[in-house]
Amino acid sequence: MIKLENISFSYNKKQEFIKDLSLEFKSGEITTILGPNGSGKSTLLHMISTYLKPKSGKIYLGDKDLGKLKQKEIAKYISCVYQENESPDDITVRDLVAFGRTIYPNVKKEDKEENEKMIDFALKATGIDEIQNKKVVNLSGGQKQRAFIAMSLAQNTDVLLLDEPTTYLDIYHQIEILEVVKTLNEKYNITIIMVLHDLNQAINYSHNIVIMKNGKLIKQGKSEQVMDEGTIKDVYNVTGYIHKQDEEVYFIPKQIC
Ligand SMILES: Nc1ncnc2c1ncn2[C@@H]1O[C@H](COP(=O)(O)OP(=O)(O)OP(=O)(O)O)[C@@H](O)[C@H]1O
Repeated sequence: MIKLENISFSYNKKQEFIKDLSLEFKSGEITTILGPNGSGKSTLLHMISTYLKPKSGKIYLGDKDLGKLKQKEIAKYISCVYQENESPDDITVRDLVAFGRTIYPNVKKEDKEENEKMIDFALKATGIDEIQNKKVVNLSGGQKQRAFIAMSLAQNTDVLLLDEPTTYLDIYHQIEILEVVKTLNEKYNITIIMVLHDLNQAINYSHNIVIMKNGKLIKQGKSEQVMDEGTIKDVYNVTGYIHKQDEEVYFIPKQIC
């Protein structure tokens, strides 16, 4: 479990953006963070990855206080795919994925074998083993996103953070990424915390949803508990209908308020 305890955070001294936020993310589940632009979704994710440090409060992974661990130690537990992913121009997919192993030893023969095994696993699990010798610059958006997820997977962490993993992708490739995410969770028991903008994809692919606005937690729970017309209107200023069919829930937007 990841637990945020009384977290406060500010980008500038004058104004506190996140105040006294407490929140839990269950292990083995997919949690999606929703909220309008600027609501603090990425900020929250960056604090969990420890890229950003809270001004006060603590973040625990199980019983470990993340604020007390070294970066190299944290990288064994939590990996992150950011919104903007950059790689050296000339690198192949396999070499990119191998970056996920830089925190592990690579001197002894057994270390090298373990590293290669994990790289093979990550390439297969994300369905890109056949393009492993291609240059990353020549990949399509969907392939590139899978390559970066594979790099995080090679890091072999229990927790994977994904910041808008479907951005810039067409609907086919969005679903393809979300199916990879689902497989990583179901087959390999990886705890996923991701940021999405599509409400229906969040409903379909998450065990839990966290809704943020203006740096505040608005709601958290299963989609059927938190995704109602009133909440969506309050948070996004959009009216619409919740449609329920055969235990499936959809939000159909109507108009802005
Ligand atoms: N590096 C920064 N310096 C100053 N302010 C920042 C910085 N990064 C983000 N902010 C501000 O903090 C607030 C929250 O930003 P954040 O990126 O966490 O929101 P978000 O919900 O992820 O937004 P989006 O959906 O647009 O990606 C915004 O007002 C943003 O302008």
